Amino acid sequence: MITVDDATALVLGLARPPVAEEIAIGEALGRVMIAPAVARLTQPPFDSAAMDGYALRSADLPGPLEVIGTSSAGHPWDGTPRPGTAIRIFTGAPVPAGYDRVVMQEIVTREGDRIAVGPVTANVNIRLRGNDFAEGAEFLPRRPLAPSDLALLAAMNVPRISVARRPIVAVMAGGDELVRPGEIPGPGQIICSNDLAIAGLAREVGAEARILPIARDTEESLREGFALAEGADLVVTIGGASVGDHDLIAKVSGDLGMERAFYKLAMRPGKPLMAGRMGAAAMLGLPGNPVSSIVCAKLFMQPLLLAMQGLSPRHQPRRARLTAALPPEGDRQHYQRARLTAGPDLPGISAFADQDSARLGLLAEADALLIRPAHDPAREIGEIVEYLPLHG
Ligand SMILES: Nc1nc2c(c(=O)[nH]1)N[C@H]1C(S)=C(S)[C@@H](COP(=O)(O)OP(=O)(O)OC[C@H]3O[C@@H](n4cnc5c(N)ncnc54)[C@H](O)[C@@H]3O)O[C@H]1N2
Ligand code: MOO
Repeated sequence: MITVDDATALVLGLARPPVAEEIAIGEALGRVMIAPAVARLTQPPFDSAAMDGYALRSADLPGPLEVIGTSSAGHPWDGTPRPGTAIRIFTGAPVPAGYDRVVMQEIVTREGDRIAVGPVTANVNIRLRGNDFAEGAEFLPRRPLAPSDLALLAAMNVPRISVARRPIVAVMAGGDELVRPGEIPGPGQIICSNDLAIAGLAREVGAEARILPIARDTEESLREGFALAEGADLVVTIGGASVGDHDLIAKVSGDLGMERAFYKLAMRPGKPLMAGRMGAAAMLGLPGNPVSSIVCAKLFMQPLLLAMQGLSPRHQPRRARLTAALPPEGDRQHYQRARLTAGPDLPGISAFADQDSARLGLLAEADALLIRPAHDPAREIGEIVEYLPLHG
Protein backbone atom coordinates (compact mmCIF):
# COMPACT_ATOMS: atom_id res chain seq x y z
CA MET A 1 0.00 0.00 0.00
CA ILE A 2 1.34 3.43 -0.88
CA THR A 3 1.23 6.51 1.34
CA VAL A 4 -1.31 9.33 1.11
CA ASP A 5 1.44 11.69 -0.10
CA ASP A 6 2.57 9.34 -2.89
CA ALA A 7 -1.06 8.70 -3.89
CA THR A 8 -1.71 12.46 -4.02
CA ALA A 9 1.23 12.99 -6.37
CA LEU A 10 0.05 10.16 -8.64
CA VAL A 11 -3.53 11.50 -8.72
CA LEU A 12 -2.37 15.04 -9.56
CA GLY A 13 -0.23 13.53 -12.31
CA LEU A 14 -3.44 12.36 -14.03
CA ALA A 15 -4.41 15.97 -14.87
CA ARG A 16 -3.94 17.10 -18.46
CA PRO A 17 -3.26 20.78 -19.21
CA PRO A 18 -6.41 22.93 -19.08
CA VAL A 19 -8.32 23.96 -22.21
CA ALA A 20 -9.09 27.69 -22.48
CA GLU A 21 -12.52 29.21 -23.10
CA GLU A 22 -13.67 32.82 -23.08
CA ILE A 23 -16.63 33.77 -20.88
CA ALA A 24 -18.43 36.87 -19.62
CA ILE A 25 -17.35 37.97 -16.13
CA GLY A 26 -20.96 37.61 -14.96
CA GLU A 27 -20.57 33.86 -15.47
CA ALA A 28 -17.10 33.63 -13.94
CA LEU A 29 -17.70 33.05 -10.23
CA GLY A 30 -15.59 30.07 -9.11
CA ARG A 31 -13.83 29.75 -12.46
CA VAL A 32 -10.05 29.71 -12.83
CA MET A 33 -8.42 32.31 -15.11
CA ILE A 34 -5.66 31.04 -17.35
CA ALA A 35 -4.61 34.28 -19.04
CA PRO A 36 -4.18 37.66 -17.34
CA ALA A 37 -6.87 40.32 -17.55
CA VAL A 38 -5.36 43.68 -18.57
CA ALA A 39 -6.90 46.85 -17.11
CA ARG A 40 -8.37 49.04 -19.87
CA LEU A 41 -8.39 52.15 -17.75
CA THR A 42 -6.79 53.76 -14.72
CA GLN A 43 -8.71 53.61 -11.45
CA PRO A 44 -9.73 56.02 -10.14
CA PRO A 45 -9.59 57.80 -13.52
CA PHE A 46 -9.29 61.21 -11.76
CA ASP A 47 -8.41 62.51 -8.29
CA SER A 48 -11.65 61.90 -6.45
CA ALA A 49 -13.24 62.98 -3.19
CA ALA A 50 -13.29 60.38 -0.42
CA MET A 51 -15.87 62.33 1.65
CA ASP A 52 -18.90 64.54 1.24
CA GLY A 53 -17.81 68.11 2.07
CA TYR A 54 -15.78 70.90 0.48
CA ALA A 55 -12.70 70.92 -1.76
CA LEU A 56 -10.32 73.73 -0.84
CA ARG A 57 -6.66 74.83 -0.74
CA SER A 58 -4.79 73.95 2.47
CA ALA A 59 -2.97 77.30 2.18
CA ASP A 60 -6.31 79.12 2.59
CA LEU A 61 -7.14 77.52 5.95
CA PRO A 62 -8.73 78.33 8.32
CA GLY A 63 -10.78 80.55 6.00
CA PRO A 64 -13.43 81.83 5.81
CA LEU A 65 -13.91 80.73 2.20
CA GLU A 66 -16.39 81.45 -0.55
CA VAL A 67 -18.23 78.49 -2.14
CA ILE A 68 -18.10 79.06 -5.92
CA GLY A 69 -19.30 75.76 -7.38
CA THR A 70 -20.33 72.13 -6.99
CA SER A 71 -18.71 68.86 -8.10
CA SER A 72 -20.79 65.70 -7.73
CA ALA A 73 -20.26 62.15 -8.96
CA GLY A 74 -20.76 62.16 -12.71
CA HIS A 75 -20.95 65.99 -12.81
CA PRO A 76 -17.49 67.59 -12.51
CA TRP A 77 -17.11 71.33 -11.84
CA ASP A 78 -15.58 73.06 -14.84
CA GLY A 79 -14.99 76.55 -13.45
CA THR A 80 -11.74 78.38 -12.76
CA PRO A 81 -10.14 77.87 -9.30
CA ARG A 82 -9.09 80.89 -7.26
CA PRO A 83 -7.55 81.44 -3.84
CA GLY A 84 -9.94 81.86 -0.92
CA THR A 85 -12.63 79.66 -2.46
CA ALA A 86 -14.12 76.21 -1.91
CA ILE A 87 -16.10 73.79 -4.07
CA ARG A 88 -19.05 71.88 -2.62
CA ILE A 89 -18.13 68.24 -3.36
CA PHE A 90 -19.55 64.76 -2.88
CA THR A 91 -17.91 61.35 -2.44
CA GLY A 92 -16.60 59.99 -5.74
CA ALA A 93 -16.72 63.35 -7.52
CA PRO A 94 -13.62 64.72 -9.34
CA VAL A 95 -11.57 67.09 -7.17
CA PRO A 96 -11.06 70.15 -9.39
CA ALA A 97 -7.44 71.01 -10.26
CA GLY A 98 -6.15 73.78 -8.00
CA TYR A 99 -7.67 72.34 -4.79
CA ASP A 100 -5.57 70.00 -2.62
CA ARG A 101 -7.83 68.88 0.19
CA VAL A 102 -11.41 67.80 0.91
CA VAL A 103 -12.83 68.57 4.35
CA MET A 104 -15.82 66.66 5.72
CA GLN A 105 -18.97 68.70 5.91
CA GLU A 106 -19.25 67.75 9.61
CA ILE A 107 -16.41 70.19 10.47
CA VAL A 108 -17.74 73.02 8.31
CA THR A 109 -20.19 75.78 9.23
CA ARG A 110 -21.93 77.36 6.26
CA GLU A 111 -23.86 80.57 5.95
CA GLY A 112 -25.02 81.39 2.43
CA ASP A 113 -21.94 80.99 0.23
CA ARG A 114 -19.45 81.43 3.08
CA ILE A 115 -17.91 78.61 5.09
CA ALA A 116 -15.77 78.42 8.21
CA VAL A 117 -13.68 75.27 8.66
CA GLY A 118 -12.90 73.60 12.02
CA PRO A 119 -9.58 71.89 12.84
CA VAL A 120 -8.51 69.57 9.98
CA THR A 121 -6.72 66.19 10.23
CA ALA A 122 -3.63 65.02 8.32
CA ASN A 123 -5.86 63.12 5.89
CA VAL A 124 -6.62 65.18 2.77
CA ASN A 125 -9.53 62.88 1.82
CA ILE A 126 -8.51 62.67 -1.84
CA ARG A 127 -8.11 59.37 -3.70
CA LEU A 128 -5.36 60.04 -6.18
CA ARG A 129 -5.81 59.04 -9.80
CA GLY A 130 -4.50 55.48 -10.32
CA ASN A 131 -4.12 54.64 -6.63
CA ASP A 132 -6.04 51.37 -7.17
CA PHE A 133 -4.58 50.27 -10.50
CA ALA A 134 -3.23 51.77 -13.71
CA GLU A 135 -4.26 51.09 -17.30
CA GLY A 136 -2.30 48.04 -18.48
CA ALA A 137 -2.10 46.44 -14.99
CA GLU A 138 -2.48 42.63 -15.10
CA PHE A 139 -4.65 40.43 -12.90
CA LEU A 140 -4.26 36.63 -12.76
CA PRO A 141 -5.19 35.15 -9.37
CA ARG A 142 -4.04 31.55 -8.94
CA ARG A 143 -7.32 30.44 -7.35
CA PRO A 144 -11.00 30.18 -8.29
CA LEU A 145 -12.53 33.62 -8.78
CA ALA A 146 -14.25 35.10 -5.73
CA PRO A 147 -17.13 37.61 -5.90
CA SER A 148 -14.70 40.45 -5.14
CA ASP A 149 -12.54 39.40 -8.12
CA LEU A 150 -15.56 39.89 -10.41
CA ALA A 151 -15.88 43.44 -9.07
CA LEU A 152 -12.19 44.08 -9.78
CA LEU A 153 -12.50 42.75 -13.35
CA ALA A 154 -15.55 44.95 -13.90
CA ALA A 155 -13.67 47.98 -12.52
CA MET A 156 -10.83 47.17 -14.94
CA ASN A 157 -13.45 47.35 -17.70
CA VAL A 158 -12.68 43.77 -18.77
CA PRO A 159 -16.07 42.25 -19.68
CA ARG A 160 -14.77 38.86 -20.91
CA ILE A 161 -11.94 36.68 -19.61
CA SER A 162 -10.10 33.50 -20.54
CA VAL A 163 -10.72 30.66 -18.07
CA ALA A 164 -10.09 26.93 -17.92
CA ARG A 165 -12.97 24.93 -19.36
CA ARG A 166 -14.93 23.20 -16.60
CA PRO A 167 -13.75 19.61 -16.23
CA ILE A 168 -16.61 17.19 -16.89
CA VAL A 169 -17.00 14.52 -14.24
CA ALA A 170 -19.13 11.40 -14.67
CA VAL A 171 -20.18 9.96 -11.31
CA MET A 172 -21.27 6.31 -11.29
CA ALA A 173 -22.57 4.67 -8.13
CA GLY A 174 -22.83 0.90 -8.25
CA GLY A 175 -24.52 -1.81 -6.22
CA ASP A 176 -27.59 -4.07 -6.38
CA GLU A 177 -28.64 -2.74 -2.96
CA LEU A 178 -29.03 0.88 -4.09
CA VAL A 179 -32.26 2.74 -4.87
CA ARG A 180 -32.84 6.45 -5.44
CA PRO A 181 -33.96 8.83 -2.66
CA GLY A 182 -37.78 8.80 -2.46
CA GLU A 183 -38.10 5.19 -3.59
CA ILE A 184 -39.17 2.51 -1.13
CA PRO A 185 -36.19 0.20 -0.46
CA GLY A 186 -36.94 -3.53 -0.79
CA PRO A 187 -35.42 -6.16 1.50
CA GLY A 188 -31.67 -5.62 1.87
CA GLN A 189 -31.77 -2.36 -0.07
CA ILE A 190 -30.55 1.09 1.01
CA ILE A 191 -30.72 4.57 -0.47
CA CYS A 192 -27.96 5.67 -2.81
CA SER A 193 -26.49 8.72 -1.11
CA ASN A 194 -22.89 9.00 -2.16
CA ASP A 195 -23.18 10.11 -5.77
CA LEU A 196 -24.97 13.31 -4.72
CA ALA A 197 -22.13 14.17 -2.34
CA ILE A 198 -19.43 13.37 -4.88
CA ALA A 199 -21.14 15.39 -7.61
CA GLY A 200 -21.52 18.26 -5.13
CA LEU A 201 -17.85 18.13 -4.20
CA ALA A 202 -16.96 18.22 -7.91
CA ARG A 203 -19.21 21.23 -8.52
CA GLU A 204 -17.77 22.97 -5.47
CA VAL A 205 -14.42 23.22 -7.29
CA GLY A 206 -15.81 24.33 -10.64
CA ALA A 207 -16.42 21.02 -12.41
CA GLU A 208 -19.55 20.02 -14.32
CA ALA A 209 -20.85 16.80 -12.76
CA ARG A 210 -23.08 14.24 -14.47
CA ILE A 211 -24.69 11.64 -12.27
CA LEU A 212 -25.04 8.37 -14.19
CA PRO A 213 -27.70 5.70 -13.57
CA ILE A 214 -26.89 3.34 -10.70
CA ALA A 215 -24.90 0.42 -12.07
CA ARG A 216 -25.80 -3.11 -11.02
CA ASP A 217 -23.30 -5.65 -9.71
CA THR A 218 -22.65 -7.18 -13.13
CA GLU A 219 -19.79 -6.69 -15.50
CA GLU A 220 -22.24 -5.81 -18.26
CA SER A 221 -23.97 -3.09 -16.24
CA LEU A 222 -20.63 -1.57 -15.27
CA ARG A 223 -19.46 -1.64 -18.88
CA GLU A 224 -22.66 0.17 -19.87
CA GLY A 225 -21.95 2.76 -17.19
CA PHE A 226 -18.43 3.35 -18.43
CA ALA A 227 -19.81 3.75 -21.96
CA LEU A 228 -22.20 6.45 -20.68
CA ALA A 229 -19.21 8.24 -19.17
CA GLU A 230 -17.71 8.69 -22.64
CA GLY A 231 -16.51 12.27 -23.15
CA ALA A 232 -15.89 12.96 -19.45
CA ASP A 233 -12.52 14.28 -18.29
CA LEU A 234 -12.84 12.28 -15.09
CA VAL A 235 -14.83 9.12 -14.37
CA VAL A 236 -15.55 8.53 -10.68
CA THR A 237 -17.00 5.22 -9.59
CA ILE A 238 -18.38 4.63 -6.11
CA GLY A 239 -18.32 1.21 -4.45
CA GLY A 240 -17.26 -2.18 -5.69
CA ALA A 241 -13.64 -1.24 -5.04
CA SER A 242 -12.80 -3.80 -2.38
CA VAL A 243 -12.21 -7.55 -2.47
CA GLY A 244 -15.75 -9.00 -2.24
CA ASP A 245 -17.20 -11.25 -4.95
CA HIS A 246 -19.32 -8.35 -6.22
CA ASP A 247 -16.53 -5.77 -6.14
CA LEU A 248 -16.01 -5.64 -9.90
CA ILE A 249 -14.66 -2.16 -10.59
CA ALA A 250 -10.99 -3.18 -10.75
CA LYS A 251 -11.80 -6.09 -13.08
CA VAL A 252 -14.10 -4.20 -15.47
CA SER A 253 -12.00 -1.04 -15.63
CA GLY A 254 -8.92 -3.21 -16.22
CA ASP A 255 -10.70 -5.06 -19.06
CA LEU A 256 -11.55 -1.67 -20.58
CA GLY A 257 -7.87 -0.72 -20.63
CA MET A 258 -7.51 1.30 -17.43
CA GLU A 259 -3.85 2.12 -16.84
CA ARG A 260 -3.66 1.92 -13.08
CA ALA A 261 -1.63 4.51 -11.18
CA PHE A 262 -2.29 2.74 -7.87
CA TYR A 263 -4.85 0.55 -6.10
CA LYS A 264 -5.10 0.67 -2.30
CA LEU A 265 -3.33 3.10 -0.03
CA ALA A 266 -2.40 3.34 3.63
CA MET A 267 -5.31 5.57 4.54
CA ARG A 268 -8.33 5.24 6.80
CA PRO A 269 -11.04 5.57 5.68
CA GLY A 270 -10.44 4.95 2.00
CA LYS A 271 -8.06 2.00 1.76
CA PRO A 272 -9.47 0.51 -1.48
CA LEU A 273 -9.16 3.73 -3.52
CA MET A 274 -7.93 3.20 -7.08
CA ALA A 275 -6.74 5.73 -9.64
CA GLY A 276 -5.59 5.69 -13.21
CA ARG A 277 -6.31 6.67 -16.75
CA MET A 278 -8.93 5.25 -19.15
CA GLY A 279 -8.21 6.55 -22.63
CA ALA A 280 -8.59 10.32 -22.58
CA ALA A 281 -10.17 10.35 -19.12
CA ALA A 282 -8.73 10.11 -15.64
CA MET A 283 -10.44 7.58 -13.39
CA LEU A 284 -10.94 7.42 -9.63
CA GLY A 285 -12.54 4.35 -8.05
CA LEU A 286 -13.87 5.47 -4.66
CA PRO A 287 -14.77 3.01 -1.89
CA GLY A 288 -18.48 2.56 -1.27
CA ASN A 289 -18.69 3.38 2.41
CA PRO A 290 -20.26 6.85 2.44
CA VAL A 291 -17.69 8.57 4.65
CA SER A 292 -14.80 6.86 2.84
CA SER A 293 -16.03 8.05 -0.53
CA ILE A 294 -16.49 11.63 0.68
CA VAL A 295 -13.11 11.80 2.44
CA CYS A 296 -11.37 10.37 -0.65
CA ALA A 297 -13.18 12.86 -2.88
CA LYS A 298 -12.10 15.77 -0.69
CA LEU A 299 -8.52 14.58 -0.47
CA PHE A 300 -7.98 13.40 -4.04
CA MET A 301 -10.83 14.27 -6.43
CA GLN A 302 -11.07 17.97 -5.56
CA PRO A 303 -7.31 18.61 -5.94
CA LEU A 304 -7.33 16.67 -9.22
CA LEU A 305 -10.19 18.81 -10.58
CA LEU A 306 -8.35 21.99 -9.56
CA ALA A 307 -5.18 20.68 -11.22
CA MET A 308 -7.24 20.05 -14.38
CA GLN A 309 -8.03 23.79 -14.29
CA GLY A 310 -4.34 24.69 -14.11
CA LEU A 311 -3.95 25.19 -10.36
CA SER A 312 -1.41 23.58 -8.03
CA PRO A 313 -3.70 22.65 -5.18
CA ARG A 314 -2.40 21.80 -1.73
CA HIS A 315 -4.24 20.86 1.41
CA GLN A 316 -3.17 23.24 4.16
CA PRO A 317 -3.47 21.37 7.44
CA ARG A 318 -4.09 23.60 10.46
CA ARG A 319 -2.96 23.09 14.04
CA ALA A 320 -5.05 22.42 17.13
CA ARG A 321 -4.52 21.16 20.70
CA LEU A 322 -6.02 17.87 21.80
CA THR A 323 -8.81 18.20 24.35
CA ALA A 324 -9.04 14.40 24.66
CA ALA A 325 -6.24 11.80 24.62
CA LEU A 326 -5.78 9.50 21.60
CA PRO A 327 -4.68 5.85 21.52
CA PRO A 328 -1.75 4.75 19.29
CA GLU A 329 -2.55 4.71 15.56
CA GLY A 330 -2.41 1.69 13.24
CA ASP A 331 -0.59 1.29 9.93
CA ARG A 332 -2.80 3.70 7.92
CA GLN A 333 -2.92 7.49 8.00
CA HIS A 334 -6.21 8.15 9.78
CA TYR A 335 -8.59 11.02 9.01
CA GLN A 336 -10.81 11.14 12.08
CA ARG A 337 -14.05 13.05 12.33
CA ALA A 338 -13.54 15.56 15.13
CA ARG A 339 -15.05 18.53 16.90
CA LEU A 340 -13.31 21.89 17.27
CA THR A 341 -13.66 24.20 20.27
CA ALA A 342 -12.27 27.65 20.98
CA GLY A 343 -8.88 27.56 22.74
CA PRO A 344 -6.52 30.11 24.32
CA ASP A 345 -3.85 29.94 21.56
CA LEU A 346 -4.89 27.21 19.12
CA PRO A 347 -8.38 25.71 18.80
CA GLY A 348 -9.09 22.60 20.84
CA ILE A 349 -9.90 19.34 18.99
CA SER A 350 -11.33 15.99 20.02
CA ALA A 351 -11.95 12.99 17.77
CA PHE A 352 -15.28 11.17 17.98
CA ALA A 353 -15.01 7.78 19.71
CA ASP A 354 -16.87 6.08 16.83
CA GLN A 355 -15.21 6.44 13.42
CA ASP A 356 -17.47 3.97 11.55
CA SER A 357 -17.09 4.92 7.88
CA ALA A 358 -20.77 4.23 7.21
CA ARG A 359 -22.03 6.94 9.61
CA LEU A 360 -22.91 10.08 7.65
CA GLY A 361 -24.59 11.56 10.73
CA LEU A 362 -21.22 11.75 12.49
CA LEU A 363 -19.70 13.44 9.46
CA ALA A 364 -22.41 16.12 9.57
CA GLU A 365 -21.62 16.71 13.27
CA ALA A 366 -17.88 16.97 12.66
CA ASP A 367 -16.08 20.29 12.19
CA ALA A 368 -12.79 18.80 11.06
CA LEU A 369 -10.80 15.77 10.02
CA LEU A 370 -8.05 15.20 12.58
CA ILE A 371 -5.02 13.78 10.74
CA ARG A 372 -3.19 10.95 12.49
CA PRO A 373 -0.05 9.75 10.70
CA ALA A 374 0.37 5.98 10.39
CA HIS A 375 1.99 4.50 13.54
CA ASP A 376 1.48 7.75 15.47
CA PRO A 377 2.03 6.95 19.19
CA ALA A 378 -0.60 7.64 21.87
CA ARG A 379 -1.20 11.36 22.36
CA GLU A 380 -2.05 13.27 25.54
CA ILE A 381 -4.40 16.18 26.15
CA GLY A 382 -2.68 19.45 25.18
CA GLU A 383 -0.47 17.99 22.43
CA ILE A 384 -0.57 19.74 19.05
CA VAL A 385 -2.07 17.84 16.11
CA GLU A 386 -3.02 18.72 12.52
CA TYR A 387 -6.48 18.85 11.00
CA LEU A 388 -8.35 19.80 7.86
CA PRO A 389 -11.45 21.97 8.34
CA LEU A 390 -14.63 20.40 6.97
CA HIS A 391 -17.25 23.06 6.49
CA GLY A 392 -16.29 26.36 4.94
N1 LIG B 1 -12.51 -8.62 3.37
C1 LIG B 1 -12.42 -7.29 3.27
N2 LIG B 1 -13.52 -6.58 3.29
C2 LIG B 1 -13.45 -5.24 3.20
C3 LIG B 1 -12.20 -4.63 3.09
C4 LIG B 1 -11.04 -5.40 3.03
O1 LIG B 1 -9.91 -4.91 2.91
N3 LIG B 1 -11.20 -6.74 3.10
N4 LIG B 1 -12.15 -3.25 3.02
C5 LIG B 1 -13.23 -2.57 3.67
C6 LIG B 1 -13.13 -1.16 3.39
S1 LIG B 1 -11.83 -0.33 4.07
C7 LIG B 1 -14.06 -0.50 2.66
S2 LIG B 1 -14.00 1.23 2.56
C8 LIG B 1 -15.17 -1.16 2.02
C9 LIG B 1 -15.31 -0.57 0.62
O2 LIG B 1 -15.73 -1.50 -0.23
P1 LIG B 1 -16.29 -1.24 -1.67
O3 LIG B 1 -15.68 -0.06 -2.29
O4 LIG B 1 -16.19 -2.49 -2.40
O5 LIG B 1 -17.79 -0.79 -1.40
P2 LIG B 1 -19.10 -1.68 -1.43
O6 LIG B 1 -18.82 -3.02 -0.88
O7 LIG B 1 -19.71 -1.56 -2.75
O8 LIG B 1 -19.94 -0.84 -0.40
C10 LIG B 1 -19.54 -0.62 0.95
C11 LIG B 1 -20.73 -0.07 1.72
O9 LIG B 1 -21.11 1.17 1.20
C12 LIG B 1 -22.47 1.16 0.76
N5 LIG B 1 -22.58 1.95 -0.47
C13 LIG B 1 -21.96 1.68 -1.62
N6 LIG B 1 -22.29 2.60 -2.55
C14 LIG B 1 -23.15 3.45 -1.95
C15 LIG B 1 -23.86 4.59 -2.38
N7 LIG B 1 -23.73 5.08 -3.65
N8 LIG B 1 -24.65 5.23 -1.49
C16 LIG B 1 -24.77 4.77 -0.22
N9 LIG B 1 -24.11 3.69 0.25
C17 LIG B 1 -23.33 3.03 -0.61
C18 LIG B 1 -22.74 -0.30 0.49
O10 LIG B 1 -24.11 -0.58 0.59
C19 LIG B 1 -21.95 -0.96 1.60
O11 LIG B 1 -22.67 -0.90 2.83
O12 LIG B 1 -14.98 -2.57 2.00
C20 LIG B 1 -14.61 -3.09 3.29
N10 LIG B 1 -14.61 -4.50 3.21
O1 MOO C 1 -12.26 3.04 3.53
MO1 MOO C 1 -12.68 1.77 4.54
O2 MOO C 1 -13.79 2.86 5.38
O3 MOO C 1 -11.15 2.25 5.38
O4 MOO C 1 -13.74 1.20 5.87
